[in-house]
Amino acid sequence: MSGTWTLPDDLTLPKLPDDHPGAGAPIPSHWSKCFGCGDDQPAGMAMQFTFGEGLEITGMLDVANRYQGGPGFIHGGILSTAFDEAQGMACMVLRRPVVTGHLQIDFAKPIPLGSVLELRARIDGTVRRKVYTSAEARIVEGPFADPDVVVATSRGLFLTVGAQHFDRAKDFVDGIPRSPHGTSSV
Ligand SMILES: CCCCCCCCCC(=O)SCCNC(=O)CCNC(=O)[C@H](O)C(C)(C)COP(=O)(O)OP(=O)(O)OC[C@H]1O[C@@H](n2cnc3c(N)ncnc32)[C@H](O)[C@@H]1OP(=O)(O)O
Repeated sequence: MSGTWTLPDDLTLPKLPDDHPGAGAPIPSHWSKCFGCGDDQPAGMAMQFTFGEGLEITGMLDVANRYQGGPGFIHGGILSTAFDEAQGMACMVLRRPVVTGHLQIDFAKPIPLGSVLELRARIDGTVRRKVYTSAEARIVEGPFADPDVVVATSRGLFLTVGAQHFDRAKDFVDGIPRSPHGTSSV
């Protein structure tokens, strides 16, 4: 079953920045302590990202045993987090911080522990501060691996925000952001 998701008629596709590094280039973590992509977050998911063609990016997630929900399978919240991170990272080309406003996931197939998931995410278009994104996940290694089968899909609305969004939490930050609002690559 798929959720309802309607793209507005007045969508604009953003241009890639002139210094976009091109398909295959790694995308650095936006914040080292991020649960999704941080390289200094031992409790986190340590997702790895690369730029793809155009506005698409690819994220990889090792489905570790600690991500278990039902016996043997990934927890739905972990998969939702992976999509949130991937679709947020797809917004990196805007060179502005974004936060998730709305995310909806279609859990199409069960995903066993030990899988390697590939998530492809992209910006579908923007309207003012609203950034419409979508993504799909496939199991590319491990049990049930089949790169032709989409095991989950996601649609997400992100909003560009200013530094004041993060300033409100400056007294609670765990770690030292490399930029004032922790989005160190934007
Ligand atoms: C590039 C860096 C890479 C980053 C990767 C990070 C990945 C992880 C991302 C996250 O998980 S962020 C954490 C989860 N999200 C949050 O904590 C956000 C909490 N919510 C908020 O702070 C505010 O609700 C939000 C900033 C999202 C929106 O508040 P605003 O006051 O800025 O929005 P405003 O009310 O001015 O609405 C602007 C437009 O967005 C629309 N909008 C806002 N929230 C919406 C919503 N939830 N659903 C649908 N539409 C929404 C709103 O209708 C309006 O549309 P129009 O321009 O057409 O008038």
